[in-house]
Amino acid sequence: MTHHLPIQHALLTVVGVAFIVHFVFKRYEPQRVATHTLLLVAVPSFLSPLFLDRLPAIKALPVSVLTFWLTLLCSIAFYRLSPWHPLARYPGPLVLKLSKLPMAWISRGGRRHIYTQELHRRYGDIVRVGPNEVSISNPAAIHPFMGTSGLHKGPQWEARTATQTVHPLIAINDPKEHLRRRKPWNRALNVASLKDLEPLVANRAEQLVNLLAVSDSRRIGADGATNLGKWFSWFSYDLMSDMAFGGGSEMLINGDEGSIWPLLEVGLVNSDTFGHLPWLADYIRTFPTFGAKMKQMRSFCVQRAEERVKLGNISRKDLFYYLNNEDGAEPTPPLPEVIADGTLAIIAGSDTTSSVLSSIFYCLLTHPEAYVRLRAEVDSYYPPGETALNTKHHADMPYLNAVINEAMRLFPPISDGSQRVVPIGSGGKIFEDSYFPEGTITTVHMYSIHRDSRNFSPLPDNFWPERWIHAAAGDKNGLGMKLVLNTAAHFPFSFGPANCAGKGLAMQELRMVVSAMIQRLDMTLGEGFDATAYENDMSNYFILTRPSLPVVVRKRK
Ligand code: HEM
Repeated sequence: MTHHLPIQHALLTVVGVAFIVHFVFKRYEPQRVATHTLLLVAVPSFLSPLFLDRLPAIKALPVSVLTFWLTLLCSIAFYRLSPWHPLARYPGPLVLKLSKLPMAWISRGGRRHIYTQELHRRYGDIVRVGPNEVSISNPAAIHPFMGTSGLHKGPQWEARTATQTVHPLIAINDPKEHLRRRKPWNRALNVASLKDLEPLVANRAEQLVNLLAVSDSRRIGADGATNLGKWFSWFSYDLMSDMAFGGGSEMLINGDEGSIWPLLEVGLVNSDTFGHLPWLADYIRTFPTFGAKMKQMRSFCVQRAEERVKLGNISRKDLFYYLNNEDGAEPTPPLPEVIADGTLAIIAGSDTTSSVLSSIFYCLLTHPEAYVRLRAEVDSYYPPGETALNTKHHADMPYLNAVINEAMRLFPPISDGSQRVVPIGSGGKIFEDSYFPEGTITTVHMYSIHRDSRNFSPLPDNFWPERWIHAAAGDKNGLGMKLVLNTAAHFPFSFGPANCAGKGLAMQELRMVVSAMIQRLDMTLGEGFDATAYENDMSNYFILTRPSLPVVVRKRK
């Protein structure tokens, strides 16, 4: 008599194996395509013969695979929603506790910063925004999470940088290695080096103002307005090319002939989505069509970096001079390292600065009283005959710096902040009365903190540079209302040893361009400009994009 395995036994075996596979995923977090295929496809297929006694071969395979996957999904969902999950005590929407896919989808729409701010308003200062991830909107977390004894960089860069053989500085999560790679950046952008870089910035700023001052029919619409945002993109790209690659780009003159900005922007949308799904890294490496736009962007940047390497030691001390250790301060780094960081310079250095410049002029042009006040300050520091490109007064100009701070408070280019992770082997992280176990991904949410009335009040959502002036004067109640300005809650360049390496350069650029434009140009918004539409169109793909900013520009009389 032949023995037939009851179908219940076959089903129970498959369910049991699915539980074991869940355990393997939870414990070891396998990342390779081959391991995924083995665990998710080969294992249930291998179990399908158990059903052959009761089912035809054509049905045995789907029954085995579906039972396996359904069990696995239910087991994962049950665990993630259960009170035994280590992040169970943190509130958040159900769908985000279940999977990172919904947040990847929200990011694709470019509104993650607004969505996360709404989550904080609804759920409080600590919100669970992923199965294993929290967002924090308490500025007291900035120091312990991002400072010297803070956490390591999070996994958001895994898939984003999957096309590179070597991680760029921003993606390095081992603090020792990060420190080593950060050294040339610090040498390149310290106070003394910034002095060397000053003429490069001044030349490009001068060129920008000169070109804006002449009416160029190719770039002006029928209403006489030009898109200022585009000019800032061209300016910052040309400048970063000068800095990082010894020149080679003339967008200010030729426009974006090679459609480089659209390429960078589409690449950023994809890489922002992939940032939520680090396990996709190996898929991107394995399948050529996966992340194709990102790869196109990457190879364009790599090509630029390789061209600069071929030039060898040029006399000017640009950023590359230091990245390539041409100053001889350290051993020459391997070429892929230099290329990875040169590529980072293009994205980190150009998109961010042009985003802030657009925001500054959007704020000034929609607040004419601030524009007039800034112009008076520029004129008083730089009377006729003196160029505002000279940096000698920039750091001391209170209103100029208040305008820049305020624009970056409202529209920080990296609005969602930079992710960190509680290191494995650290025993976890305690913050106030909260505990975050090893492996918890955290983000101190910049946009929420910058617009929170507990940190900036009154009118946290309004452009009001005067708040910085009053606060600096210690004038907390003189306005007939309580003024709150928590400088520790303003961190557009992030915080700690892995903060923005280009902060000094960025501030130099912003102060120079704004002062020179205000000194030499008259600007008004194009007819029919809709400020609400402008803000609604500001999308965030890790870096805040710039909608069209039509401005009528004339040489100042
Ligand atoms: C207003 C303009 C800019 C803003 C608001 C800005 C902001 C930021 C932020 C928030 C980060 C993330 C830091 C972290 O992970 O904690 C960052 C990283 C970085 N930025 Fe900037 N950035 C600006 C301009 C620049 C410029 C001009 C450069 C020069 C090339 C630059 C180079 C870098 C580099 C190299 C990193 C990686 C730092 C590291 O991981 O150690 N940035 N930036």
